[in-house]
Amino acid sequence: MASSHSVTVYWGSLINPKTLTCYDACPNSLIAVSSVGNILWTAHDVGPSQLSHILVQHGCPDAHIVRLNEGQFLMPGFIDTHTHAAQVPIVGTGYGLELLKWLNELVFPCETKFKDKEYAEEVYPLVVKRFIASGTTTCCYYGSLHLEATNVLATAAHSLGQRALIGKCNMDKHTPGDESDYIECSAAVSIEHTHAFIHHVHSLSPGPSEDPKNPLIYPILTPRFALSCSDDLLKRLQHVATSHPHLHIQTHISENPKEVEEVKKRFGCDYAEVYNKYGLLRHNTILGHAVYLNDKEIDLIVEKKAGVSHCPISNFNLKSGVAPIGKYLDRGVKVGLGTDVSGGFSSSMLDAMRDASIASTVLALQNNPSDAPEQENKFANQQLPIATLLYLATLGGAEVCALEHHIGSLDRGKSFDALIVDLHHEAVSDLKEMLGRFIFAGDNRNISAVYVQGKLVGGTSHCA
Ligand SMILES: Nc1nc2[nH]cnc2c(=O)[nH]1
Ligand SMILES: [Zn+2]
Repeated sequence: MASSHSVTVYWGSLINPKTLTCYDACPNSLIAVSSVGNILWTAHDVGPSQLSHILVQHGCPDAHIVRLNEGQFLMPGFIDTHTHAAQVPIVGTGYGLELLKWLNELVFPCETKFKDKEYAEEVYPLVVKRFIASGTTTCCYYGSLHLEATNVLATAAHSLGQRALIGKCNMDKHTPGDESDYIECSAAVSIEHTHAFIHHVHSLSPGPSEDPKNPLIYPILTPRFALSCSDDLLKRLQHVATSHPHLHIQTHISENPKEVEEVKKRFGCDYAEVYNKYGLLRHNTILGHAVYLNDKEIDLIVEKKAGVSHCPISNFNLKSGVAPIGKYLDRGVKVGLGTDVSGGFSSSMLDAMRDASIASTVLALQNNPSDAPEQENKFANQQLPIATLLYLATLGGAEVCALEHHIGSLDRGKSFDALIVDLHHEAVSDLKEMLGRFIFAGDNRNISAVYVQGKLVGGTSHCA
């Protein structure tokens, strides 16, 4: 048992996701957190008269108590399953462009600047702080193709205390229409730098958990997308993936009709099949976007237990399309949310939740009455309920990252990756209504504390 004074007990309202359709909303909960940031036990419906008895029962009468105020609640931190740290400098620009033109005209020139390590040292700590301030406790970042700069990103996330999956882009082939020199000089160098990056991440300490099995920073294999990888590179990536079964993988899939057409032209098969052929579809693969998957691809993704990162802000902004997320959920695909900066113009998962709601509403409005939901068709062409939006932003994201045993909800045995949300004077008496208010009308100012592995790393109450 942890020594009594090393335990912190949070006491107040709790929002905790359970399933795609259900979450707990408990007004008087206790969450006990160990000195290394793990949740030791929880209790619910605890009134002031019962507190000391419960603490004694759990062997920690002197625990440090953090009492939440009225208008505040605890919830798990957000898990952003897809975003680009190297594109924050152009966030909000490029309105009106579509994917391939946007990549060539804006994104590649922006990422090229990370060739300069000093530039990376200036930009990346600000990027990580920006995502932490949005309540993102775990973030899946794409860096640029540069080894040194991506090392800087990993070090920044580690020292600022954010949990992160970080990848150096693998890309040795021009995308259609691109003639810049923003590609790696060979497949061999791309892989050599990938190994060096993985080594750098493994040289960082595990962080507050002190447990190498529950580290703060994970390396993630990051073939940018099929079109920017030569066949040789894809084969070498397959070799890396096969020899490291625990290594996460992230990439883009079926985001834009022209991109899908180019993939078909080059590889002669479905997009998902390209990744499967090279051993890149598995339980710890994160597939960004997935707007245009066909039924065969959906089956393949379910079979391989890969996850989809739904990026609705970006899918609207780049006019990519509306991903049929309800249909994927009905078919058993694991789904999380991604901000996809700078395809998306916001680093806030609250915005991703709102746009996920709008995307589902668009499909619901177009719904042909003859497609009326059948019993096994719970989500397709329906507006996603609040419980589902919450799940996608937290526990669903954890499943997509294959980290659901550690994060995603505030349950015993998991890491205390949590937010204290403060609605101030806008609080209402019903906790479920408070959650709705936060999702649809809240912003960073309502995020009073951000904890990762028990450590306060951000929020309005945190002085950096
Ligand atoms: N949205 C988005 N799609 C991509 N496909 C390949 N690279 C990118 C990128 O940086 N952003
Ligand atoms: Zn992306």
